[in-house]
Amino acid sequence: MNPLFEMKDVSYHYPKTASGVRGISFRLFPGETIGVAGESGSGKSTLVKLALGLLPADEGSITLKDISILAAGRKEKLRFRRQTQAVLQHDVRSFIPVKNIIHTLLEPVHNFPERGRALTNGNDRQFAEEWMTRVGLEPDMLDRRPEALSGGQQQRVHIARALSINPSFLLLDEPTSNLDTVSQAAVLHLLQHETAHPERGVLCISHDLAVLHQLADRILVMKDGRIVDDFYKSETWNQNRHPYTKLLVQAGGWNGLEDQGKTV
Ligand SMILES: Nc1ncnc2c1ncn2[C@@H]1O[C@H](COP(=O)(O)OP(=O)(O)OP(=O)(O)O)[C@@H](O)[C@H]1O
Repeated sequence: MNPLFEMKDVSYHYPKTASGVRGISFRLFPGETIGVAGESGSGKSTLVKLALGLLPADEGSITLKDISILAAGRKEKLRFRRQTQAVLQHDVRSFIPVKNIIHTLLEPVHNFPERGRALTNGNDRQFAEEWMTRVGLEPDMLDRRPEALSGGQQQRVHIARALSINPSFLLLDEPTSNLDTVSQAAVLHLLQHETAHPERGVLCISHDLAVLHQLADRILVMKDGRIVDDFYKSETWNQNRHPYTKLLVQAGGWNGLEDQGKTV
């Protein structure tokens, strides 16, 4: 099977700093969810921005199917955007303050009208209401301005918006960071369902191992801009894990290890 998305030897340095990422390589296959863990500043968000083509890599290659993100022209970028959705951390840009929530929610289906019409069956309002309900929001919030929603409610609108267009490639950067415990459980349940799509590849960034344990098949661990560990969740836990992974696990959140009788 060909990978859906691939990064090969990718490096990026923020100008005039020693910060960034180095030597990033991994392949994401259809139906797979890769989780990226790591402490604050380890390079997780930089990796997401590179994957989206929002930062230009200094070296290496980044591909979605047959599209080279670094060499993509206008048409190829459009093809990339048609297949890709992201829920980014603190993503306030996608809300336009003077537009109601329904405008934001329906933006992807309006940006790609042919696909959008097939998904909404021409009934935009009903489609938007269904998505609000799926992410646990009241449909009448569609007629509010973004400022009339809490941070957690806005986060759920972002999630609904990203999923509504049925993307092949989904990027989630701390998707549950603004949510209280009850909402987090509900959104994780929804994401678990949505990430199980056989043709979809998902890259999910989180500092919270419990979130990754629930969503991901495979985990990459980042430290100081590099991938220092890479393992499948289903792999038997072993002592070969990188010392930093062990530290992360000891810090908590890796549900199930205890059940397996494993120690770190
Ligand atoms: N615009 C920028 N200019 C310069 N350095 C940056 C910039 N953005 C991030 N960095 C640096 O690059 C490194 C990686 O940052 P990044 O935001 O990718 O980390 P992260 O793992 O996502 O952190 P967090 O979990 O806190 O969001 C850090 O050292 C950070 O200070």
